[in-house]
Formats: sequence, C-alpha cells, structure tokens
Amino acid sequence: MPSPPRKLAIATGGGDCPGLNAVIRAVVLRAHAAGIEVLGVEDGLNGLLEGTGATVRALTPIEVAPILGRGGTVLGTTNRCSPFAWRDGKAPPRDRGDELLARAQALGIDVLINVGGDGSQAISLELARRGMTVIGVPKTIDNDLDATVETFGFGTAVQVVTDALDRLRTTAESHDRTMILEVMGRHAGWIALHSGIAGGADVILIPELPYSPVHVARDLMRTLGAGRHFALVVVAEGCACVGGEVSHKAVASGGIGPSSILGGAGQRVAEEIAAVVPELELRVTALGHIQRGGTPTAYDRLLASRLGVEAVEAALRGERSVLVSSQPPDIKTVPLELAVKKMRAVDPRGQLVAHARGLGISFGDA
Ligand SMILES: Nc1ncnc2c1ncn2[C@@H]1O[C@H](COP(=O)(O)OP(=O)(O)OP(=O)(O)O)[C@@H](O)[C@H]1O
Ligand SMILES: O=P(O)(O)OC[C@H]1O[C@](O)(CO)[C@@H](O)[C@@H]1O
Ligand SMILES: [Mg+2]
Repeated sequence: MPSPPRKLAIATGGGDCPGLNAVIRAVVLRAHAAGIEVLGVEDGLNGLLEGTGATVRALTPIEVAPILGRGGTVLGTTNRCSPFAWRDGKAPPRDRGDELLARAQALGIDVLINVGGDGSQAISLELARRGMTVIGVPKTIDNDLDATVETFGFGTAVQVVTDALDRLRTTAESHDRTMILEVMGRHAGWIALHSGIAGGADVILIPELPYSPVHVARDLMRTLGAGRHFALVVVAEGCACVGGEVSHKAVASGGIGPSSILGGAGQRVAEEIAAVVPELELRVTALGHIQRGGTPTAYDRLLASRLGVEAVEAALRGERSVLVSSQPPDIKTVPLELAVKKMRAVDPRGQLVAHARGLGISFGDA
C-alpha cells in the first residue's frame, strides 16, 4: 500500500472552460480535509518552468471558497505549445519535460492533478511515462472526449448558444430574415447539435455530416415556403460541404500560437446559400469565446466539483495514470490513455441526429 500523498499540485490546461474553478475548489477542500497540502500551478504547467513569468502558489480553503461559480480559471491556462515542445521565439521547439519533473520533485509534489482536454491529457500521459504520478480531470466545452460520458463546460456552452438563438429568433422574426449562427466545437458538432435542437434551428451543419449548399438552400426555401418568414441556421465552426474544406481565420499569434484558427464557416455558408438563392436576406453571427466565458450552470458546477473530489480520492487510493471519468450515476477512474485514444464525434446514424431529423431539422446532407 503506497503512503498517502502529502502534497498535491493542480494545473489547468487547454482552452478555459466554465467549471474549472469548481474543480480547483473541490480539490483544495477535499485535500485539506485529508491533511494534504495543495499547490496551484499557474498557466497550464508553465508555473513549473523557469522564466515563463508563471509560478506555483499554495492554495487554501479560504482562498478558493468564493470561486465555485466563477468562470475561467484562477490559475490561468494555456493552449499554446507544450512542455515537451517548448517554443522560444523562432528557435526550434525544445523538450523541457525533465526540467519540469525536476522542479516538481524539488517542490515535494507527490501527485499532479492535471485538468484539461485531449491535448492536456497527452501531456499528462508523457509526464506519467517519465515517472510522475498524474491524475487527469477531463474538461472541454467541445464534449469531444471519449473517456467520459460528459464534460463540464459543455452544458454551459450549449445554454449560451441556446440563449443566443432565442435572441436571434426575435430579430429574425421581426425582419423576415435567415440568421446564421456560427458556434465552437472544433471537429465535433456537439455544441451545434444540442443547441440547435434546444434553440429550434431549422438547419444544423456539423463536421460529421458534410452538406451540400444546394440542399441547404432547398430546405430553407421549403421552411420559408411553408408559411414561415424567417429561419435559423446553426453552423459548427468545423463543418465543410461535400468535398470542401473547413474555414480558418487569421489571428494574432502572440509569437507562439498558430497564426490561424477555425473560423469563418458561418460567413462561408451564407455566401454558399446566397449563390443558390440570392433572394434570401441573410445575417451571420459568430458567437466565439462568449461560449466559453462566464458563469457555469448548476449542473456543470456539480459535475466539476464531483470530479475534483474524486481526483483526490484516487490520489488517496494510490492510483496513478488515471483519468476521473463521469459514468452516471458515479464518477469512476479509467486509464489515462483513453482520454487521447480517439475523439468522440457525433454519430451521423445515431438517435440524436435521428431525433433532430424527426423535428424537421435539415443537415443539408440529402
Ligand atoms: N499545461 C500545458 N502547458 C502548455 N500547453 C498546454 C498545456 N495543456 C495544454 N496545452 C496545449 O493546449 C492544447 C489544447 O489543450 P486541450 O486539448 O487540453 O484543450 P481543449 O479543451 O481541447 O481546448 P483547446 O484544444 O481549444 O485548447 C494542447 O494540445 C497543448 O498544446
Ligand atoms: O481559445 P482559442 O485558441 O481561440 O481556441 C478556440 C478553440 O477552443 C475551443 O473553444 C475549445 O477546444 C474550440 O471550441 C475552439 O475551436
Ligand atoms: Mg483539445
């Protein structure tokens, strides 16, 4: 039986996500109750690397008490590069993994709790391979992690998009327009599909179902011909038409990140529709990071809190290289490898898509 850990560290990596602070709070509360100290690593794992401007600080129950419902992460995060492919300006990427491990050892960290999506858990796995005890906590608004039934942040994002659709509907109704809403999700259509159903969309375009602009235009005209004067289209940022490409937009890289990210699918779809039915009046909204910011829903706070507590329980049981995973009604642990094995995509032949079709929603695919 391994001796119980005396010191845990917690880090949040990848894009921020509503519920991260609830995980941090839960880990600190449960660990302190068990007499375990918790260090918070700032900006992903950068706090364990010299010269990054980020550091490591002790987290106390008093400090985390008010953060349960706060969006973002009080530790900061990064979704740019990795400790194993560190970028300094234009120099080739270098491996700083061993430096990170040495620093963690010097600080007396027995277990690292790494909260993040597939990219962060790939980092967890490599740290584990190099000898660190790591427990992963899954997070993503995209819902694209296969190793857990659900991730916190997703429900909050779906609620934000649904609220946006409710607002777009009133202006669409007033102007007799077709409103196109571009939403996040990278290469998975979960946010678009869930919010499209909940928000009463007429057309939903997702990466898993390549569409034809002619079919989208036809289905919109059918909707509008059936006595309706407006329509709502939800476009996942990673969707593409049959034989087409996803759209990217340029972003300022800050010297280390990519110079372009997914974006522009909504505008592209508007142009494709207009090419077929120029008589439609279209407007495009890209919701962007509004979907990721702000207060988590009650359910996401609950899920995040349970994952945080169970991560500490797993550490107390002496587990290593595991991911805490929601398997309703329980939170269990699964091998860390499962988090990175494959992306969870929408099943085009699954019941959710069938139910959407049952509501008359078009995917523009046939
Ligand atoms: N601790 C970290 N330090 C540096 N970079 C990190 C860290 N964690 C994650 N990253 C980078 O961020 C990328 C994305 O992380 P991850 O997959 O966990 O996030 P996500 O929830 O899928 O969100 P997104 O991919 O939009 O950032 C990783 O591929 C990796 O390059
Ligand atoms: O914050 P960034 O780097 O713009 O990344 C945006 C991406 O991150 C996510 O919000 C989460 O993975 C995606 O839905 C989106 O494509
Ligand atoms: Mg990712």
